[in-house]
Amino acid sequence: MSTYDVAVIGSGPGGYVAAIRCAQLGMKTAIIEKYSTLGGTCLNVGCIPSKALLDSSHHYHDAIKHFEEHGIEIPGEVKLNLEKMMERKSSVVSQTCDGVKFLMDKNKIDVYEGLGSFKDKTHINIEKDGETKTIEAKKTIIATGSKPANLPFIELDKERVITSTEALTLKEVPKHMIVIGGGVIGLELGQVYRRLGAEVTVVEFLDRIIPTMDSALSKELQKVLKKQGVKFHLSTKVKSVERNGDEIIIKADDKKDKEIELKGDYCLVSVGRRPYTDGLNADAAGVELDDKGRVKVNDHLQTNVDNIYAIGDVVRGAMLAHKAEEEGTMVAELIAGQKPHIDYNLIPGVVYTWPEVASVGKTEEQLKEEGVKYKEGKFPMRALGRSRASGDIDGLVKILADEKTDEVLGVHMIGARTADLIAEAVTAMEFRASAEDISRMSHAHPTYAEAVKEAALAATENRPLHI
Ligand SMILES: Cc1cc2nc3c(=O)[nH]c(=O)nc-3n(C[C@H](O)[C@H](O)[C@H](O)COP(=O)(O)OP(=O)(O)OC[C@H]3O[C@@H](n4cnc5c(N)ncnc54)[C@H](O)[C@@H]3O)c2cc1C
Ligand SMILES: NC(=O)c1ccc[n+]([C@@H]2O[C@H](COP(=O)([O-])OP(=O)(O)OC[C@H]3O[C@@H](n4cnc5c(N)ncnc54)[C@H](O)[C@@H]3O)[C@@H](O)[C@H]2O)c1
Repeated sequence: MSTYDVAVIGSGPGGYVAAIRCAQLGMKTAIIEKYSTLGGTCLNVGCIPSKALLDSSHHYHDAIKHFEEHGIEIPGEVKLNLEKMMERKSSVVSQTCDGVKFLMDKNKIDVYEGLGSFKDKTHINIEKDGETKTIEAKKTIIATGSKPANLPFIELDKERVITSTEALTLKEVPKHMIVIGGGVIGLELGQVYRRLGAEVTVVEFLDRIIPTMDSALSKELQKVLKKQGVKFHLSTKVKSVERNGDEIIIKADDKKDKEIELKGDYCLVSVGRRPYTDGLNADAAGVELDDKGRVKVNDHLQTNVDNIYAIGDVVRGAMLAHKAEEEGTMVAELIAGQKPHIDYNLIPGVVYTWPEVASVGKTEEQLKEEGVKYKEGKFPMRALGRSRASGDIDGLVKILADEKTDEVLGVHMIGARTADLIAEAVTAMEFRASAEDISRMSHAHPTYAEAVKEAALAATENRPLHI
């Protein structure tokens, strides 16, 4: 039987990064993955394929809607080849997954394909095609991720009533896609199909889309998506989803408790994800789960069993690839005797619609709830030369700073390339910058980043320059 210092169960961004860091720190490491490709949800059916489709559909949308205003004329009709778009997405996915395999080999990590389940706290069975291998591990890191959640009354037939996984491989553009859940997945994939020509209707239970982000971003994103033709039913509670042939009929109660009926040909259910521990046999190791089915961990990501840790989507906190990666690194370093730390307040959140939405730190709603006195600086993207040059005039940057000390407490932005711009805010907050610090840094002109400087000027002394 092979023996390891560390075994990692699950090869998503949490698991594979944990394995690399363990190997870098000199530990003999194994990684167990039930699928034949490495990379988990993120690389196979999450971050990477969704971004590939967002990028391709953006090009298509630009070609049919915006090329002409730039003086680019295409003789004849611009045609969509969905099959080719999907093929490109698949090849991006396989290149990225192969990259993880390369990294495992480079770091001399043993890769086991098969379902990993605890035999006891130091032994893991790996089952594939009816055969079982057992390995011994002094420490184990559970990184088994998450699966799409569903509503109890919805039957996911995975053909027309679908989750994000199927939405990434459709063979036709829906005529009318009804999206249940106005969160990240619903809006990113809703925008993909809207750009490709589908009618898209989003039904959201709460009174705003992307409800965990600052409400200024919810408002602006909804305004922009509406302009792009996406329809919204907020404060609306779905009661039933029925399929009749190729038609999907959805009944819901609107905010006045009046029943509405929506008809479409596809329904994307995007109401969150649930932790995934099926088949793990956590009981055999004595590992406890919490009331939401997540593996229970302490501040050191250690479970109630001292040699077993858990990270990523399967534990509490935001379900984000970079959060899982940070946790993977942290656990590896803890096992190696170091004292790493994660500041969860500084994990940014991004929605890759266009305009992109990005956020770090506290929202205005959170500061109000916590009774923190703050000041606010806002700057609209439309006032930037860079935005006018590219035509990306929607959006804003909003900086929230402590009323007395001027320390930046939260940065919320929507606009072109804010997914990348948010890194400046994370850096500033990591070093506990004040809004004035940001406002005194030189930002290249013309860039979208100038909106960050201007919002900081607005927060510090209410003196933005270009508005
Ligand atoms: C459509 C979509 C788009 C997304 N886009 C983004 C994005 O842009 N940015 C972002 O930060 N996040 C994004 N996410 C979320 C991101 O994918 C997850 O937060 C991330 O994958 C979590 O990583 P993880 O390592 O915890 O788990 P996962 O990536 O879910 O990996 C877990 C792995 O464990 C394997 N596994 C499970 N049980 C066992 C077992 N018993 N034995 C062996 N293997 C097992 C699974 O097969 C899987 O490969 C997206 C998610 C979706 C669905
Ligand atoms: N860009 C990214 O980082 C990215 C992209 C995709 C997914 N993800 C991650 O994947 C996870 C799952 O994404 P998601 O969009 O499914 O979840 P989400 O939590 O982002 O959004 C779910 C939405 O569904 C709504 N909802 C819940 N129950 C409902 C009901 N009965 N009727 C109508 N609406 C309902 C919620 O209010 C919420 O707005 C998220 O945690 C997210 O972090 C991240």
